[in-house]
Amino acid sequence: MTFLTIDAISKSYGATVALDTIDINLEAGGRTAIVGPSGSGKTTLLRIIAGFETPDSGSLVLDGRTLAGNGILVPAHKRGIGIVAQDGALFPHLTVADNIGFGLAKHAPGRDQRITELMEMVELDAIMAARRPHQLSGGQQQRVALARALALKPRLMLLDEPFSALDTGLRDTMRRTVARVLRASGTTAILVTHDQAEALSFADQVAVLRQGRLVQFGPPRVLYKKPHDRETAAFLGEAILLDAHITADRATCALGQLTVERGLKAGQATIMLRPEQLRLTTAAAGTRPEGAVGRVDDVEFGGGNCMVLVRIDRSDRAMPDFLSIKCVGSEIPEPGDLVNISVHGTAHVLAD
Ligand SMILES: Nc1ncnc2c1ncn2[C@@H]1O[C@H](COP(=O)(O)OP(=O)(O)OP(=O)(O)O)[C@@H](O)[C@H]1O
Repeated sequence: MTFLTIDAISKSYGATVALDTIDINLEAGGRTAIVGPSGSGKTTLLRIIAGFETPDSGSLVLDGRTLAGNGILVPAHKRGIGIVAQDGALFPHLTVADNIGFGLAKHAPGRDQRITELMEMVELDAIMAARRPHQLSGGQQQRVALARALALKPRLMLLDEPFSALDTGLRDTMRRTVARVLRASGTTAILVTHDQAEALSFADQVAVLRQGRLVQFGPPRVLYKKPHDRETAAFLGEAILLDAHITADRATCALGQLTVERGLKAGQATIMLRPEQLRLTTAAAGTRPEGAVGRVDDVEFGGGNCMVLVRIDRSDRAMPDFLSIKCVGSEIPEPGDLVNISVHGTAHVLAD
């Protein structure tokens, strides 16, 4: 069942169109990531959902209740929406316990018990209850911010780049903790992030924005395997793009004949492969090569993650194709080696 409906939301600042007719439906309990390049409208969308901005047109309905649109505008504090910001935005003069319990009535029965439960939920040691924010690490501060937002049992949680100030290891741990806590509490969440890897691993739905428009919306696996266009393909990870000629379910390209989805229009197109779909093997002398054949132009040794630049000469082209292919250090060929390139899975045909 749709829990949050974002229906044709638009917002401009003077001549700048920040959001252009955005439609997104979110299911209850799901985790959605909003990604896109700088200035694509991510923050504006989050601020409209939170109630800090008013859309020019369109409507916003949360669990059957209109929050914005059709002459209605519910103020931010009456929306039942929790927010965790990039810097945590904790109250510096309050203890951890009082930060977490900030929205709970001071003498409400069970207040202390609730704070203890929330601290356990976000894996904060009980001895930290009496500390103040400056006595905590960045990750601990974010846990307090999450606990404070959860204390009010929000129907929707907005996460505005909550991990961006943390270093890589802590970022991964926090991302997993937050995903687990949200799942356990059944809270629907929207994460805004610049980090595509974070979006793909955190969310069960990803919305890609570009220049105020929704380019694609769907599960991470679908977006990664079947991006709409070359920009989205490159944005969501490394992409190998090749010119190809499509006929039925085949693409003829520098790597030979590859399988593509059925039912596509015949003719010239750009196809995309992810690097992990390509396998390199050294062509043993005298054996008949399988797949495409190329010559190693350059190698970049990186231990378990090496990059091999392969040159493929084609009789039908004046210029050779160069492909960067990943392989592990134990299997890395030498410059000048003849190699076979085989492709696993289907190639994806891009829309542009
Ligand atoms: N208050 C404002 N006044 C004028 N223009 C604004 C305002 N807020 C946002 N914009 C413009 O709207 C567009 C979308 O901005 P927004 O902050 O939503 O993008 P974003 O995707 O969150 O960017 P970033 O990743 O850099 O945070 C940008 O062109 C921005 O300059």
